Amino acid sequence: MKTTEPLTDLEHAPNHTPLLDHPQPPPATVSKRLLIRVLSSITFVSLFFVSAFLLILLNQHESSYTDDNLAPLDRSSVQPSAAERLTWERTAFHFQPAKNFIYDPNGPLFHMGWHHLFYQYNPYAPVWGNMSWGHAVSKDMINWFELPVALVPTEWYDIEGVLSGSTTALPNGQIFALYTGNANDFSQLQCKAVPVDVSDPLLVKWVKYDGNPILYTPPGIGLKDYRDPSTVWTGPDGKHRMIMGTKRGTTGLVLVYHTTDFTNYVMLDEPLHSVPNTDMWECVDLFPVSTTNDSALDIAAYGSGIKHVLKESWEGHAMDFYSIGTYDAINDKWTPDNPELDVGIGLRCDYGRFFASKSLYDPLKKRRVTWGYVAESDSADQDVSRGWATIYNVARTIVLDRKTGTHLLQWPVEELESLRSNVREFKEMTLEPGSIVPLDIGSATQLDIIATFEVDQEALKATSDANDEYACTTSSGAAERGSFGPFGIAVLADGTLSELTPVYFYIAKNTKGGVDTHFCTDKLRSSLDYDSEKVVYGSTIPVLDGEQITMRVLVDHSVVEGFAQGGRTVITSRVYPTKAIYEGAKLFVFNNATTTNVKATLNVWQMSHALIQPYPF
Ligand SMILES: OC[C@H]1O[C@@](CO)(OC[C@@]2(O[C@H]3O[C@H](CO)[C@@H](O)[C@H](O)[C@H]3O)O[C@H](CO)[C@@H](O)[C@@H]2O)[C@@H](O)[C@@H]1O
Repeated sequence: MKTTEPLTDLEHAPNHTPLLDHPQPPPATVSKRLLIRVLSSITFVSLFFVSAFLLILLNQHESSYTDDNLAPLDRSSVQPSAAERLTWERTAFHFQPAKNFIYDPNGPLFHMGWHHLFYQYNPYAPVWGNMSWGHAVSKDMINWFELPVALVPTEWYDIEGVLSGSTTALPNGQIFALYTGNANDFSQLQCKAVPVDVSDPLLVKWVKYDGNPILYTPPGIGLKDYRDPSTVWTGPDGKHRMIMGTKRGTTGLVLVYHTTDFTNYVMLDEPLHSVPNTDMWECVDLFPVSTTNDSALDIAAYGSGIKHVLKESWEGHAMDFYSIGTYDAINDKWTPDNPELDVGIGLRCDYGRFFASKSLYDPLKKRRVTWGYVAESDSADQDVSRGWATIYNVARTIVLDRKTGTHLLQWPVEELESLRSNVREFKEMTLEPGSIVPLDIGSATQLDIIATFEVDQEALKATSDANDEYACTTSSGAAERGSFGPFGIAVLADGTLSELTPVYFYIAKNTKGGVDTHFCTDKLRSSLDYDSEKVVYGSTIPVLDGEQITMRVLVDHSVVEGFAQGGRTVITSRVYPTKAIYEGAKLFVFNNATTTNVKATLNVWQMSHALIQPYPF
């Protein structure tokens, strides 16, 4: 197996050449185009013979870096039709129903051996509307059975939508859902529903409580700023609690309710927590994390060795923020460990597309798992053409990053690895400054990649090249070069690099003598299609002494999930290449730094399809 041998036309790129910054195609493509012009000016017969000759040449060229078993037909020079593109964009191992529109994950629940996922769903069209609770079950959170829609808008109090909420399973076996009803006047009212038969492992049928709504908007809160009730949990004092997000003015806050019967809820005078200038908090989540080990805790866990994470989703901005702090159950108050990293102003769950997340405690494997929705980033017209819109991330476990104490670690559930096959290993590839090297992996549209990078630490210490200003989001992406970055991988790239999505690190020495590491995903050239979002996502990421610089990247057609440093920082992106699809998709490793060599070691697995299908009743 080849490891470090690059594509002929990109081979041995001279140092300091901004390889990732050339809008013009590399030499091989220019010569192909010239040949095509020549071909078009000669007779049909010679066209036939010359084309045949060219095809042979191209095949020889491609066979030097593709695996015939995995990529039997090279179509990288063939422009797929619009219909082929849309078909290709559907993911293989990310949760999405057969058709139409999904949105917030609602009420994940473990019941009688099944993980239940409910979700905001429009059963009729691939756009927001008719919001209902879709329902799916899984044994492993990777393969899913779709069930009939659980709750649909039928009553005056939810006729404009059965909006987001949660489920609760009580120790006595009772199960109920709390959700926000979008009423006939669009005010947001809280409602309850229960499964018709709790002895049904699938919980197929649900019925709304006939006393709905159970909560009206409290004074001082906007009628449309009051939604997404949480799971109910029992505090150490035996009182049952529920929380909801809202805002007063531009202050985002969490309301706390107590209940004795799980139907009537009394709001406390004081919020659990509030942060000025953070606006409406949607889909709030409060959950415990252990400070002593990686075992997750049930929502009611309380006491020493426990921190509580507060998460909110920033209305209208598609960003989920979290903060780690202490929950005082006696006074129902939550306090952040670091006010500078408070909810809504500090750390994000994901620096790309990931919103309205909701976590679940999995009692089987004692882990907390989270899902958010990953919206499309192209146009609504495309959604209609595809017939579906929005997917979920691969279920992620969440634990406290006990090394930093400041971050969470999010990581794809281990069950995902059952889809892996055909690993390719690339060991200690030395990447010179300005180099980009194709990896001989065959098909490159469904991948699980783990990559570690070594940078010369002595050179880093010695450099006087300091840059406090660097930020992924304001940079020019992987084309912007410094002494120690960017370096990483380029996924869903075509052979000529006219389309590519680099996922990379950029290390910058700061003026205080320290070093800042940035983890970024560059979508500036992900697609030649004009209507795609052109951004660079990312954030700084702590890299502790003695840690390797490492990333895991999941590639699944139109989604790229990047996890740096074991999931300390996560970036999820939607990408819509036009050429880098089907057999046209390639994987590269690159170092676009100006002065420093980087050593890269990669394991790349092919990923098969998860099964997502209707339940076979
Ligand atoms: O599906 C409703 C749940 O989704 C959440 C968070 O994602 O709220 C989104 C919200 O906005 C949607 O509806 C708007 C139309 O009213 C539409 O313009 C927007 O693009 C959609 O995201 O849904 C409610 C109700 O409409 C609105 O107040 C929110 O901004 C969650 O909070 C809801 O439960």
